[in-house]
Amino acid sequence: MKEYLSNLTVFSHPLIQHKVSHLCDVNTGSKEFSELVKELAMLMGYETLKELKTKNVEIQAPLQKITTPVLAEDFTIVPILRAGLGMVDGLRALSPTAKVGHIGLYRDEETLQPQTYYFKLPVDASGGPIIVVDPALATGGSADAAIQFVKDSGCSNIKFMCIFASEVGVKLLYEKHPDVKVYAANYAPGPLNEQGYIYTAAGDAGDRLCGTVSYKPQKNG
Ligand SMILES: O=P(O)(O)OC[C@H]1O[C@H](OP(=O)(O)OP(=O)(O)O)[C@H](O)[C@@H]1O
Ligand SMILES: O=c1cc[nH]c(=O)[nH]1
Ligand SMILES: [Mg+2]
Repeated sequence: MKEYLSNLTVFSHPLIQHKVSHLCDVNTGSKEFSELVKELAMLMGYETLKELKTKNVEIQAPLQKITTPVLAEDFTIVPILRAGLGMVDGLRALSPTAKVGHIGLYRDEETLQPQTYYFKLPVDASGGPIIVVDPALATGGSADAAIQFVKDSGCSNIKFMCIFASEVGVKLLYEKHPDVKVYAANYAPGPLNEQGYIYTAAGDAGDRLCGTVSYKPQKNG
């Protein structure tokens, strides 16, 4: 196995695969696209967060007192704008006390380099895991820059969760951030297209979420 794949978890659950297929369909409109992204974030988040620490507390149950686990730490969700915003509510549904930071980045269409326009983390973000989220990991430039911002602000327990992960992006993140585990719903081996898009994925996730572009159905694939 290629070493850089050792940091990657791809969720093979049929519900996740089904929703990914609908995301990829050019006929899926903006509202449904955004619902699918939210649902996928929740389903993936459940597994991604399985190492959250718990502590035992005593509570009064109807029949007797019991000692039972509750969360000992919360997590911080850090979406990469714009598209990552679509994943926030799905994760917040898992823990209403999760905090949210923001990283404003867009990929320059010519150079494919990330351009930063905003960065804000909650002051106490370093207390629990940070999940940086974005539907697409293509060249990996945006995720690399976002993770570096989070590290530079003093956080170390970082995970990256995306829906579509390319081989190029997974390799880059492994080289730049070997400590960061990557969780994805779909993995695309091989190169990107000339514009840096994942051939088999959903096109520009941010545009499809925001309804800022329309994809015409292709007649012959
Ligand atoms: O791995 P990379 O090659 O950096 O590409 C992935 C980035 O591109 C997309 O965002 P985009 O720049 O289109 O911004 P948007 O979310 O505002 O549309 C996507 O949501 C990622 O942030
Ligand atoms: O495949 C890609 C590449 C960049 N941005 C996306 O949303 N998808
Ligand atoms: Mg975009």
